[in-house]
Formats: sequence, structure tokens, C-alpha cells
Amino acid sequence: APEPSVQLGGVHDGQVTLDGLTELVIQRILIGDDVAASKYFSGKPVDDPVREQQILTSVRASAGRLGIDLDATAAFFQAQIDASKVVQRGLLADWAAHPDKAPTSGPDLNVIREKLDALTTQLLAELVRVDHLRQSGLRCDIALVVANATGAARHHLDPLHRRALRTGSAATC
Ligand SMILES: O=C(O)C(=O)C[C@]1(C(=O)O)C=C[C@@H](O)C=C1
Repeated sequence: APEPSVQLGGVHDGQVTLDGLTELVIQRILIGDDVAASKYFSGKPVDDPVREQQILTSVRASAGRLGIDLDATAAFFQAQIDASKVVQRGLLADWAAHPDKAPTSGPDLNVIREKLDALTTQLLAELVRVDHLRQSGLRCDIALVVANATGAARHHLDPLHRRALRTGSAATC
């Protein structure tokens, strides 16, 4: 007879959702607005390949310590960087075309990067927590659709930020 209540191997994670991860992904996307404002004033390019490499090298090292896959972790953070660039390019184009909509002050990029680094630590902890779900195929896809829909609604995301959320979700499952 089957023993339906007992599952070995850590497979009973049916209650795990991607809501916590998605909340952090959205928080990172929203910080993209601050990055865009800072670059609107500094004139610095959206792309900073050196900073990107620093992030990716650092998260690979963290993944090794945390016991999660290095390539999957780097791919996840590359998607978050790409999402930030979607926001930055969208806002900078909008502000160039409509200077009246542009911000009147821009935050310090170093302060913003400290916030992004803090989010990286939180995101890594969530990646550990949802590691098994991330590898579950269709179950992960479904959890992601649910988390993104509820997250986008909760934060009243506009089309640009919804597009960024899709970009940031590219390597989640
Ligand atoms: O730190 C920056 O300059 C950003 O624009 C943020 C960010 C990121 O998402 O972490 C995005 C694009 C850059 O290529 C580097 C990093």
C-alpha cells in the first residue's frame, strides 16, 4: 500500500511559492528608476560592464558557499541586471522625449549600489529557499506566473516595469 503522507528527499515543498523572490525582484526593478535618475544627471552610460562582472563574480562565490548552482545563480542575476537596463533605457528615452517628465534631482549611484548589494544578499537567501521549486519545470512556471501577476498588481506596475519583470523572470525556472 502507498504511504501518501510520507515523502523522502525533501520533495514535499508544495507550499513553497515564488512570491518572496518576486517581491525582491520587483524591489530591484523599482531601484532601476533611481539608477536612471542618477544617470540622467551624470550622463553615465546605462551599461557598466565592470560593475556587472563584479556582481556576477560575487554571486558565483556566494552560490558556492550556499550550495546552489553557480551558473543558474549567475544567470538569475544577469536577468536582474537586464531588467534594470529595460527600466533605465525606457525611462531615459521617455525623459529625453519629454524633459518636463524628467526628475529634478538624481540620487548618488554609490548609495544606490549599496541598496542593490543588500538586495543581492536577500535574493541569494530566497534562491536557496526556492532552489528545489526552481528545478521543478512546469510547477515552477506556474508559480512564477502567479507570483508575477500578484506582484505586478500589488505594486501597480506600468507596462515598462511589467516588461522589466518579464525580463527579470527569464532565468527563474
Ligand atoms: O550600477 C549601475 O550602474 C547600474 O546601472 C545597475 C546595474 C545592475 O542592475 O546592477 C545595471 C546595469 C549596469 O551595467 C550595471 C549594473
